[in-house]
Amino acid sequence: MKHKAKYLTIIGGGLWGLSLGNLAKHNQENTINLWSRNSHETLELAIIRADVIVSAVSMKGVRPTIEKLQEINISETLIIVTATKGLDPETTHTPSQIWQGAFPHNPIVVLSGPNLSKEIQKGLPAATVVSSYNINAAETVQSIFSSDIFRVYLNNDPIGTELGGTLKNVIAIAAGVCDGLQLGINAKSALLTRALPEMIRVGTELGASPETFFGLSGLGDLMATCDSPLSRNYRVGYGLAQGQKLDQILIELGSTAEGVNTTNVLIDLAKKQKIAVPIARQVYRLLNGKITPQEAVQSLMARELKSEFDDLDF
Ligand SMILES: NC(=O)C1=CN([C@@H]2O[C@H](COP(=O)(O)OP(=O)(O)OC[C@H]3O[C@@H](n4cnc5c(N)ncnc54)[C@H](O)[C@@H]3O)[C@@H](O)[C@H]2O)C=CC1
Ligand SMILES: O=C(CO)COP(=O)(O)O
Repeated sequence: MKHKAKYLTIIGGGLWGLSLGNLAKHNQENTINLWSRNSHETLELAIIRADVIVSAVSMKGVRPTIEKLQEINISETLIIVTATKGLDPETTHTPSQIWQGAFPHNPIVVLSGPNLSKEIQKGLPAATVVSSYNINAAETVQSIFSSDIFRVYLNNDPIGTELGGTLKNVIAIAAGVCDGLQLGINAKSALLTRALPEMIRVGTELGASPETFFGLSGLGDLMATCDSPLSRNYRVGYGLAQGQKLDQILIELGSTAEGVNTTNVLIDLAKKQKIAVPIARQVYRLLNGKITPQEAVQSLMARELKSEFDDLDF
């Protein structure tokens, strides 16, 4: 595919914003501008020449960022990429739904995949997914980020793509607990395999295609995040299993572990829409100090016996 030079503004100067900026620089025709809320430049000036903006802020930064952009008269051709993995506590909406609601005429593209930023920063090879209802916009973003170290796939299920990345953070906390308690590979395999239908149940209820969860943004990100101490969500679970307090773990992390907020929002959503989320429920009880890590394991093991594929209707 012929790449046309693009002007890109990345919003968010955290770990992921910086990594995405470096990835886009591999294609030397791109002009990259990085903006964060601490920048001296105004946001208006930072996006004045942009063809594409990438929001790489954490969930709590999504609405404030949108509000800032709404004060600016942005062009309807500006492509908005969202790279946030979270759920909105007020509405339970995904970031792309919030962006689309705020800018109904702009193309919205989700970027999500197994992309631990520390590995990306080292220049190790990785792959990701860009997903949109607007395939031209997704192709533009694909060509911006593709390089010899970053392989970018297209997809047309943005909700499924971002929910894979969002829901696996809850499971990564459980995986950290599993490893922290040294429960073994059998237990870890059982946990992750049973997590996938749980993620698919939530996803399909929210309008995602089940097959998206078997791709890079679902199963791929589940494997990366649940098996690496580089994952902050995994480290939350690991720390809890070591008897550390949640507040202390979060202070020591010093950056965002979205799974904590996502678990709370997910349980709210699951209650309202009557979706069975047994693993997320135990993570919720653990994060909220209602049970110990050992009790969470016992609760999962003591669940009613059932057929393996009872709860999947595809
Ligand atoms: N670090 C990683 O490996 C990856 C992270 N992500 C996702 O990207 C998002 C950002 O993650 P990181 O950069 O790693 O987190 P971080 O903690 O390093 O940075 C958070 C960013 O959000 C911004 N932010 C936070 N609250 C804000 C507010 N109220 N208003 C405006 N901006 C605000 C901060 O200024 C900062 O730029 C998260 O949703 C994360 O799940 C996705 C893929 C990989
Ligand atoms: O989403 C990620 C990897 O794909 C990053 O995981 P953590 O947010 O748990 O560090």
